[in-house]
Amino acid sequence: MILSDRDILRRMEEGDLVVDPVDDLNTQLQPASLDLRLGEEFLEFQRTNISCIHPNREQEVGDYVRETTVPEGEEFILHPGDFVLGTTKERVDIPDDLIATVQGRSSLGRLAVVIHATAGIVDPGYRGQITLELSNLGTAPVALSPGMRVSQLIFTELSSAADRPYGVERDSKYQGQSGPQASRIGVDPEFSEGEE
Ligand SMILES: Nc1ccn([C@H]2C[C@H](O)[C@@H](COP(=O)(O)OP(=O)(O)OP(=O)(O)O)O2)c(=O)n1
Repeated sequence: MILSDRDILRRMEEGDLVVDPVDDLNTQLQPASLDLRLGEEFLEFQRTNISCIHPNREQEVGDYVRETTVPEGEEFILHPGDFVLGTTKERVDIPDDLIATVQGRSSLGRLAVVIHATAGIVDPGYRGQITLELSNLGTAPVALSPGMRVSQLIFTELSSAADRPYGVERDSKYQGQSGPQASRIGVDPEFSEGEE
């Protein structure tokens, strides 16, 4: 069942669902979701002379990105065709009996700005900021301002609490992330097996 505004608030007041900081609940809380704001850090993909990303080589993926900080009050210009990683300003702590999905806001979608290219699941047990996959599918550059509401989290109650929540007994490679985190797919067991 998807949590309503009332239930989101109740779970936050009870303290097991954490979204922090929420500076203006009246603005951020929606009928069945909570709006999240854009943080100040971005990872831009470098157009280097590396011709191809090999997901199984972790270091190589890291080599592709450059971190930029844009303080609140300034703008990050997202150019047509660009793909950058951003972060939510808020960090979340998802209890074991909830799953959250990240969605872009319709108002930004109407400007051709997509907030998550593929990944939208925030697992039960996940703690940290959320990495946003920002792209501009339109034809005009769009100015994004850190602090603006760009995405929303929808919380769904599980049929029972997860036995193995994110961060427990598994390779939870994004647990506790702060700021945008580049892909760490190279540490997946199927890639590391057989390595010297
Ligand atoms: N847009 C998103 C989506 C998810 N996450 C965080 C919360 C998730 O709990 C965690 C892992 O997400 P996925 O399970 O989609 O990613 P992977 O399967 O690649 O990672 P893992 O192997 O760690 O499960 O990353 C995030 O920061 N930004």
